[in-house]
Amino acid sequence: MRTNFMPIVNDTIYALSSGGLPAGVAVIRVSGAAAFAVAEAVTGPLPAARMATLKTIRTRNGLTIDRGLVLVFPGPASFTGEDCVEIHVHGGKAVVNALLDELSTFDRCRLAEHGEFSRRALENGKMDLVEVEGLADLIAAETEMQRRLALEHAAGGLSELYNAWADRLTRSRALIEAELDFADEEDVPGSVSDLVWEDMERLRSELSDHLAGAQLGEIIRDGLKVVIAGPPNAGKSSLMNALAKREVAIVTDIAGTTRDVLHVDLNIEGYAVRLYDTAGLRETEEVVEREGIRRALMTVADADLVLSLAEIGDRPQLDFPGFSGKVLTLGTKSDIHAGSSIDYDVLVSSSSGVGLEQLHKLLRQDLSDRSEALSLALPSRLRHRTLLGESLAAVKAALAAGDKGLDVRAEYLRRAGNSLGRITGRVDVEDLLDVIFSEFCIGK
Ligand SMILES: Nc1nc2c(ncn2[C@@H]2O[C@H](COP(=O)(O)OP(=O)(O)OP(=O)(O)O)[C@@H](O)[C@H]2O)c(=O)[nH]1
Ligand SMILES: [K+]
Ligand SMILES: [Mg+2]
Repeated sequence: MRTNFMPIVNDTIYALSSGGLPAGVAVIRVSGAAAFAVAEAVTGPLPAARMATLKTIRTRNGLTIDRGLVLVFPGPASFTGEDCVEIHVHGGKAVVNALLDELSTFDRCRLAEHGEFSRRALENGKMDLVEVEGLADLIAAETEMQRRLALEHAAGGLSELYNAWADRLTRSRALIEAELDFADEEDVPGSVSDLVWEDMERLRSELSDHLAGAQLGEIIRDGLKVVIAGPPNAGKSSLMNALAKREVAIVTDIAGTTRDVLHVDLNIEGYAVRLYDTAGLRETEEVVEREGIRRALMTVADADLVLSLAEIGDRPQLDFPGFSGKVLTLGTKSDIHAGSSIDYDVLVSSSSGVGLEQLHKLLRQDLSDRSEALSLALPSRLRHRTLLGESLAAVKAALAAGDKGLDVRAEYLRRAGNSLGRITGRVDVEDLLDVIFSEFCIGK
């Protein structure tokens, strides 16, 4: 794959690929045409491929930097597809800096850019775009479900599906084109075309089922957006603090305390949940508070789930402008109120903690309702969803264009395949690469 990255692709790159320092061990990765020569200059004769070997690591002036393991991966059987070397040294800042400094003195050898190792892996055909994204997600994963989804993508589960669909589209087009070529002849079996359209009808429904999982994929990857809303002093900020188990938001008895939208990330049985606290909703002329309320309503409109709070005895708001999802009603401050005639989904007290466990259960229930038939071959990014939507639209157009001639219908199928190819990077994606790789850390 050619990209605007080509001019410097011949450089040998290096970076600290392990985490923050100090640490027990630091892994420095070197990749590129000169990787072996550079490594040999600092470690002496290189060990056999993939055999960890203890070496003294020196500057070219003969000063010892450290002793550590050296591992050699000849391309193409390496992460990047190029010759790669890993040098494992003690994870001290001065040790690592000394080695990186030494590496920087070699000709055409430089520190890697963000995600440059992965970008080379992509360019050398070691991974496709979905796998690269999966790898970025795997590194960022904080919850068990994020990890499982990312691993599915990184391991090629999703790519396999998209490639199989793209191949079906290509085969169908080939059959249609063959039929076009022989259209003048007498005995063309009309049934070939029928078979194609039957299969495309199946593909349409598979694509549409798959696309229906995109919301769940995005929820798993980005977290379920749960927004706490309600009138001033309902106890919204107190609830967020209680669920976060720390004092994130300011709590006072003054109505209108919260103005900005705040959030915390929770891990609910392996699912990421992003919980938002918002300004109390009421009519007001106060400029700052009005802005807070405007932001609160925008956040609600974008929610996956709203927790509508009201102090026990008050009616919780059930409808919010621009929001059509699920609302859970919470009666608050149960420690100072006896029962009430109003029904709430759950009664809570942020001061005593009563009801928080039940709220937890309701959130867990909501997540499992969303993930009923959970296969993790789910699209997880807006980019996937958009391109799948395009592909589906093109298949639908092909199916609906029965009166328009086979060449028009074949063209729709070509577009459908192209959209799938853009997801995996089979088809021109240069414009996407910078965005995707900027998410990576250096050394990956
Ligand atoms: N007794 C009792 N008091 C509570 C509870 N939760 C909140 N409060 C009190 O209610 C008052 C308002 O709480 P906040 O959490 O600031 O309410 P809020 O909904 O965030 O208010 P605004 O940000 O102004 O909209 C504070 O004095 C809290 O101490 C509770 O569970 N029990
Ligand atoms: K308050
Ligand atoms: Mg508040």
